[in-house]
Amino acid sequence: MNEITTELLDEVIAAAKAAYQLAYAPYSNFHVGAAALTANGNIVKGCNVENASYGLTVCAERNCISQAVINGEQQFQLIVIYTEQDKLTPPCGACRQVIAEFFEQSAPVLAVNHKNERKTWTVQELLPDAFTPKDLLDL
Ligand SMILES: O=c1ccn([C@H]2C[C@H](O)[C@@H](CO)O2)c(=O)[nH]1
Ligand SMILES: [Zn+2]
Repeated sequence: MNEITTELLDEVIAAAKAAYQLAYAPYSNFHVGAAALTANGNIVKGCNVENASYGLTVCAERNCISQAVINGEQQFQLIVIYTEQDKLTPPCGACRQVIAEFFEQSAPVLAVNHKNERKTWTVQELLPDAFTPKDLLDL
């Protein structure tokens, strides 16, 4: 995998910001955008989509990953989570599990906010000893 240039990272962050604008979050009013860079170098987006039946809400990160899979992409280089909160937003537990399904343990997960503050974790840091395809398949 090639090194991710600053310019490319800025493009992924811009995509997460664009996705943020599309968030459907009338109940929490907590809007989230996500964008992932696929192994093929494409950028895919997702936003959170809430529901009147609150538990059916799907986070930006999971919608982003599903969007990639629908486009035929199942491998990723990184994912960005964008919010306009003073605190940086980490992925929830459900999203950590879904990220662990498709990303290498060393892949970066980057939180960014409107002040351009940033925090990066690896997938391994977010979900150590994850239950992943290796535990079910002959990999
Ligand atoms: O990393 C996160 C954290 C929360 N949410 C969404 C779920 C819900 O719509 C709202 C508040 O939890 O934010 C995300 O999309 N991603
Ligand atoms: Zn989540």
